[in-house]
Amino acid sequence: MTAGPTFPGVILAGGLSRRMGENKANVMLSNRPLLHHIIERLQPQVSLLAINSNIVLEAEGYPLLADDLPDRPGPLAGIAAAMRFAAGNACPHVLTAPVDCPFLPTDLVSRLASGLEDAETIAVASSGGRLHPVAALWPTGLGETLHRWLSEGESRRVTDFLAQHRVVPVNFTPTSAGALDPFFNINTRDDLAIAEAALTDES
Ligand SMILES: Nc1nc2c(ncn2[C@@H]2O[C@H](COP(=O)(O)OP(=O)(O)OP(=O)(O)O)[C@@H](O)[C@H]2O)c(=O)[nH]1
Ligand SMILES: [Mg+2]
Repeated sequence: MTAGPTFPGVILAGGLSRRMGENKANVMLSNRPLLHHIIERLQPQVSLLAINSNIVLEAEGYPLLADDLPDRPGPLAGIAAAMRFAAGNACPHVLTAPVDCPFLPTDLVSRLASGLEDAETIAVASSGGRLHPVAALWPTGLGETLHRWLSEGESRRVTDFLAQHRVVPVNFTPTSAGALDPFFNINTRDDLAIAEAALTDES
């Protein structure tokens, strides 16, 4: 018998999607909401899956986690919600990934896990020489520290929080020549058109 996935995962969909002009989770890509693409990528890789969102959305039966900090302080609020979820399920690390990355690697979690050196390490995805700080495996034990960091008004930038902790970047590159970066993310209608074209080329 092989062991199943070890880590829970939380899809970060708590932003305002201002550049898109409508909730990115619900935007249609290849005739399906973006959220479905991410669920399909992550579900086989995690032990439990939840969705961080601050508006009621069709969560496909997955637990829906709202920020417990006001004023939409950014992705760190969703990461704090993910840590709370993992703590409630007695899981020592938790994966986060953004809802707007439909081409996430199918081995995202296992490769990030190979970067964990100990219980305090944050394993963060990188590609093309860039860090993707919201695609990461986080120690659940940082939950209170992060909550305090945000409630005391420290920087909202994920990279500023990372700078305070032990971070291991895990490098991913496109799987085939000419393929989009696996962390290509959709912020605008133009990005959506690029993703649509990439899916059309694949099929
Ligand atoms: N929980 C939570 N998540 C957020 C917040 N702001 C952004 N995010 C998430 O962080 C990730 C990266 O954010 P962006 O790509 O800027 O998405 P966004 O903020 O919804 O879009 P814009 O309004 O166009 O910046 C996405 O998965 C967002 O859903 C927030 O205030 N709370
Ligand atoms: Mg934003």
